[in-house]
Amino acid sequence: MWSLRLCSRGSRDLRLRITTVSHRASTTSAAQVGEVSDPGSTEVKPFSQIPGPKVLYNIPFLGTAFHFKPFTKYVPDDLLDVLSDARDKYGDIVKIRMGKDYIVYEHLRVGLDLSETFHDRSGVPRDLGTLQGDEWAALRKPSQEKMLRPAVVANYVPLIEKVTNDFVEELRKKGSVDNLLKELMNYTTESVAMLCFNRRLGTKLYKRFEKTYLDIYRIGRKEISAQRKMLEKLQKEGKLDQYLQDEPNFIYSLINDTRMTDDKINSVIMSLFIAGIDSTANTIAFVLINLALNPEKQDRLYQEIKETMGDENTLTKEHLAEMSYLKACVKESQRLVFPLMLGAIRYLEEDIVLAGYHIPKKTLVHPNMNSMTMDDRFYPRPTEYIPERWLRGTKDDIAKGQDFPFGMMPFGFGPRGCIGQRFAETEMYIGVAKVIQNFKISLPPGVTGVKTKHKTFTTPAESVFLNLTDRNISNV
Ligand code: HEM
Repeated sequence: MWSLRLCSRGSRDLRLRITTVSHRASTTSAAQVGEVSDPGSTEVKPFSQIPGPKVLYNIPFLGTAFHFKPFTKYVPDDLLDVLSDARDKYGDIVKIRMGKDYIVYEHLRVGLDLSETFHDRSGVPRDLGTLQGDEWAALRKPSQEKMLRPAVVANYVPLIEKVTNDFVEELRKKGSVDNLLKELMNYTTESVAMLCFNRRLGTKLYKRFEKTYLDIYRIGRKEISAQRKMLEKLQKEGKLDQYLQDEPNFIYSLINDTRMTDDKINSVIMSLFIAGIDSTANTIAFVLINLALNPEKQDRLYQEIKETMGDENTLTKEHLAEMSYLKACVKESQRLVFPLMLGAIRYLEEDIVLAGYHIPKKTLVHPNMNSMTMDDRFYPRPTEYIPERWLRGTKDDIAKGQDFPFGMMPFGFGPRGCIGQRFAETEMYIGVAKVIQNFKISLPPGVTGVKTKHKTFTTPAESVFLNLTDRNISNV
């Protein structure tokens, strides 16, 4: 497998040379994939020899347009199809030169450019997701020390459990849902509010981007100062250190960190809040859809839940640790419906050799995860939902993907990887487990699949109706 010696998004050079690496190149030269190259070496093929669309397609500005309507059947949202065709035509590593075409760049980084414009216009400080270099590191380090600690995330299990119980009761009242994603957005908003603000919000934040962002910014400021007061009270009473030790709490430990000002904390909190809603809601939606489409897998998961929890209704971190099929169900759904349009994407900070080709620094490299996770060389029967392929005990060919950890990176990779991964996983495990514990779920008769569309996150193309058959379990 190619190995990523790619660095964090350090530079904002707008040279739009995109190298799409669909999967491990089948023909590697003597130079190892991912090695830092010696551009003069005869073993390494030059950048110019990387296959890709030629002649007209290389004309700056205009060349990009030739990939889309009216020249092809594709619109810019179909970028993944363009990349997939390019892979079929040119192979595992494809170079698509786009010149300085900002339109296409916007489609690649919609979220980023939109929020960059927002920060420029409003003067609101940049956040974790949009900062670069030292400024990014100054925010990321203190937050990561807290957020990626298993003890901190485990501490949120009872809180997420409570949010999930309310969600399940809401579902029970309704009997079915006609817009699964909308329900899940409320659920993930409430869950992430527990992490960010230490309390439930009870509001639906479906407003326009700028208004929402500004609201969150103000909420953040207000909540942080309220939390700071709480913390000062604990400190006065001499209880703070013990409290932080017994019940590691994300927001309190940030406030307590002398490297973090209120503005910095707010900036982190906003990134988490914004990044943590759509991502998780869409991913849970597809897990539930895949389980509804595959009743025998749903039954196996239900059996695991019953065996692990017995008569208990409260889901604990100990239960979660035992539920390997649950985790396999979530992971397999992320493979089958890769959650992001693009995934980890990096500007190179130094020259490297990738799949035997020299790639100069400042090239934008995009490992095309959407294509990798559907590659039958790594995932046999790729179009089927088979959670068993991720179970440790599975020995046959179907489990081949376990040997390629870099083939499946829904949370990205390295220092710039998703800071919310542990929280998101915990939230998804609890959400899915409690829904399946309480309901047998199905799609309307005759529905054999759900079309997807790609925004920043992969999302159902239309509202999803979900039938809920109550298993009559009390959650009290
Ligand atoms: C299933 C849900 C999620 C998926 C698939 C996901 C995926 C990702 C990916 C692929 C990245 C970029 C990683 C890279 O470039 O290597 C990222 C970054 C990020 N994610 Fe997530 N994420 C999810 C949930 C969350 C949650 C729940 C939070 C917050 C609580 C969160 C906060 C962030 C932040 C702040 C960044 C930017 C980090 C930085 O630039 O330093 N994500 N996420």
